[in-house]
Amino acid sequence: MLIILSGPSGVGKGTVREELFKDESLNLAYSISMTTRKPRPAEKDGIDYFFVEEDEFKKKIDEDKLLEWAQFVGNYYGTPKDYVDQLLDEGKNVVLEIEVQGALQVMKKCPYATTIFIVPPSMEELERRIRGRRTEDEEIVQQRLAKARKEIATKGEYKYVVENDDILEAKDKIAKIIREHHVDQG
Ligand SMILES: Nc1nc2c(ncn2[C@@H]2O[C@H](COP(=O)(O)OP(=O)(O)O)[C@@H](O)[C@H]2O)c(=O)[nH]1
Ligand SMILES: Nc1ncnc2c1ncn2[C@@H]1O[C@H](COP(=O)(O)OP(=O)(O)O)[C@@H](O)[C@H]1O
Repeated sequence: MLIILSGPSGVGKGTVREELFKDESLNLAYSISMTTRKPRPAEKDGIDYFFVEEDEFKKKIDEDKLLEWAQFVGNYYGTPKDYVDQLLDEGKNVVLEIEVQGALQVMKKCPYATTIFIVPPSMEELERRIRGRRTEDEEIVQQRLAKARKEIATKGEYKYVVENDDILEAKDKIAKIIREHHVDQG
């Protein structure tokens, strides 16, 4: 089963996901995306993302190897199709942590997907988190915050909206959604 996790940059998607993956009973697998963004200091190729150059990314688009793809603040991001299919064949609940344009593409192709949008308690808190992470320079932070406002405006497209105020509470809410839709049925 497919689970789409979206939300603005810095809202805590990665942090909440890490908590979710500690719960083995959820039977989750993470779909590793491909991106042209440069790796952050702690990120590893093949774990956080497959980091590629733009020409390689465009080749994947041409070869129809991506389930979805989008441009986000100057970089390309996409979901390799084969890997997702392999994980689904293994019976996993596959988590796509992707932005809104990509999520809309997957919703069309897979209307049964469980779609979750994570919102911050406030825009001020979102700004604190994105700055606190210290991974982007000022210009990019500004662009990501502007993007965040537009993204939050699309939250109605998702089946569930979960606020990430307390990390563990957000994790519990999402785990409950997944359990109700996937684990208990199967
Ligand atoms: N459409 C799409 N978006 C992705 C993919 N992988 C990551 N993203 C999204 O791209 C945006 C930027 O990701 P990133 O640069 O890692 O920043 P972060 O979300 O602040 O950690 C986030 O909204 C991610 O969820 C993908 O394969 N496809
Ligand atoms: N509930 C929370 N309360 C306070 N800080 C949080 C919370 N969730 C995440 N953070 C912090 O916010 C920053 C951005 O989180 P991250 O998981 O990288 O976001 P995303 O993956 O959505 O871009 C990180 O420094 C993280 O530790």
